[in-house]
Amino acid sequence: MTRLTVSDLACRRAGRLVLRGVGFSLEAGDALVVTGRNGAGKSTLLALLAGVLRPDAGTIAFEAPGEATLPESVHWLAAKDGLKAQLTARENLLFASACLGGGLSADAALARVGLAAGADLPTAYLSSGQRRRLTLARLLASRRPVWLLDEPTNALDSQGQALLADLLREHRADGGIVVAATHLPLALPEARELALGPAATAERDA
Ligand SMILES: Nc1ncnc2c1ncn2[C@@H]1O[C@H](COP(=O)(O)OP(=O)(O)OP(=O)(O)O)[C@@H](O)[C@H]1O
Repeated sequence: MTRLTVSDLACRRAGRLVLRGVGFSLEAGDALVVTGRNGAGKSTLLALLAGVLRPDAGTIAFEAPGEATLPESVHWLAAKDGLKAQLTARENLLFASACLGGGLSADAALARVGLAAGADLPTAYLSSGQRRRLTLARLLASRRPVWLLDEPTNALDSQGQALLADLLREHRADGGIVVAATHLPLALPEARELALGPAATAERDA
């Protein structure tokens, strides 16, 4: 069974308490929508789950079949998309597969997100919505059970948002977990919500 359990997490950034007392538990097929105003700590929480930041307090526990750790099991679609502008769309996916482990073939992933015709274009030539679709293709080209998504609807047209909803549904049906930070409504049926508050303000008031 895949299970992600976060307990009483706290994190300071530049000496300021950004997160405090954050906890949740997710199992295979679950989704969590993380909301909160600008600066509330949504991206910080995703970075903690991705293992690139360390919490100042609390624990992050991950259980999954096999030996993989949480950082080895996440795919983090961060605010910066990390695409290489000089590489083609296909080359970006091949690079991601090599680094993160393979899923769909690059061409199958591009076709799934409606980018087959742009496979050989340098990524610098893609529109912002096409770049976002390419990051969705990257999710498919590197099979990882925990998706950490930062504002995943950014730049997507209505068809792109429907595509995202399909991909999220399929990932969950396949036993995946989704943690998505967003300001906009997301098509994630039966998702739980974590509303992050102003921890630093609360700390000052305490
Ligand atoms: N690299 C950093 N060093 C120091 N402080 C940082 C760093 N990155 C973010 N912060 C601070 O951490 C706080 C939380 O930022 P974070 O990006 O997690 O918020 P967010 O909820 O994702 O915001 P938004 O909705 O604007 O994307 C902010 O006050 C921000 O200034």
